Parts: sequence; structure tokens; C-alpha cells
Amino acid sequence: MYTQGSLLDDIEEIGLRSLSANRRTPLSDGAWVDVRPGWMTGADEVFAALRESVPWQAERRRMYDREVDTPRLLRFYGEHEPLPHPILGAARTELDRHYAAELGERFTTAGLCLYRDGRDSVAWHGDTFGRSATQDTMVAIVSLGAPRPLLLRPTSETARREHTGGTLRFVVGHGDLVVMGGSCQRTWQHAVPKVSGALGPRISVQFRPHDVR
Ligand SMILES: O=C(O)CCC(=O)C(=O)O
Ligand SMILES: [Fe+2]
Repeated sequence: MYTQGSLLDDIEEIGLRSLSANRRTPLSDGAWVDVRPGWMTGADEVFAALRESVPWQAERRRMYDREVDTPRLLRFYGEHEPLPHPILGAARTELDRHYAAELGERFTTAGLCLYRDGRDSVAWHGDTFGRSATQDTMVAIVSLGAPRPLLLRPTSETARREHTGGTLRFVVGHGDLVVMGGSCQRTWQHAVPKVSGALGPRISVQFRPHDVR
């Protein structure tokens, strides 16, 4: 439907598969993660469109006495901003349809990150700006482009020692969906570590409810 005039006839149509195939993994302390591989179809085409059309920005962070670029590019779409591709609006609607009863509200914002290659990364953190610092919530991540490991581990070192499974690792790209839920942002951390070797770029789209970041 949203094809870009590719010369290839067999290009996969852009769309969304069913969310009822989600697989939930309960984690410690009331956290959980849902995984839906290949949720968005035609994801490589969506990746190319977003890479081209999103006004990507470098974010500066203060580190000791100097400012450094964080190793990835970003663009945050607030609640009332139009999203940069129609399939992202459809994805948010579908996430609302599937999760609204459990979440008790809608997904409103979309944070986009571009990892240009394996040197781009995000360090261990929870999304704890806003209500997610104290309340259960959900963060839904659609991954486009080259697959990268998304890691999860308990926040507290005690829990990390007791958590027998160790760090969880989900390799996500090409339209895969991961939803972190329950207490996950407070009691668990996530990271996309640097990887060595030639690796293509990845875009992650994070849908979050109001005042969760
Ligand atoms: O790239 C990802 O999948 C994770 C991004 C993330 O954790 C964040 O921006 O808060
Ligand atoms: Fe995050």
C-alpha cells in the first residue's frame, strides 16, 4: 500500500501481522516482556523511508567537563505531532487495540533512534523519566533494519545475582516487536551494546504512554 516505486515486484507489502502471536516472558519483580518476531512486514522498506525522511538529530550529553555526542541519532515525536510514516500510526493503533485494557491508557509518543552501525549503542538504563519512575507501564519497541541484541537485566545487583537466567538477550530487527511491561522500567534495565564487525544500521521506534520516557 505504501510502496515507494521499487523496481522489485516481489517486495513484501508494508503491514502488520497479528499481535495474538505474542509470547510473554514473566521476569522478576512484576516485570514482563512480550516478543512478536516479524510483526511489521515490509520493514526494510519502512526502514529506508524513515532513514531518509526523519530529521535525525545528534544529542549532546555532558560528560565531566565537556559535551559529547551520544552514540546514536534521535527524533522524538510528541503526542500531537504527525508520525513520519503511515505504518507507525497503524502500529500505534494496533498496539492500543491489543494492550489498552491491560495498560489502562493509550500509547501516545514515538521515540525514534538510529544506530548507524555497530559503534552506535545505548548503555544500561530504564526509561524512568516521568511516571515510569514509580508506576507500572509499557514501552513497545519496533525494530527495523539490521538486527541488534537488545539486552535486559535486573536493576538491583542483588536481583542480578539471584536471577539465575542472567542477562536476557533478544536479537531484534526487520520488523520485530518487543514490549516491556509491568515494573520493567524500574526493576529491570535494558541496553543495546556496541558490536564489532561490519553491521548495517538499525532504527528502533519506541511507543510510550503520556509522561513516560
Ligand atoms: O533501541 C532500542 O531498542 C532501545 C532504545 C531505548 O532503550 C531508549 O531509547 O530508551
Ligand atoms: Fe530505553
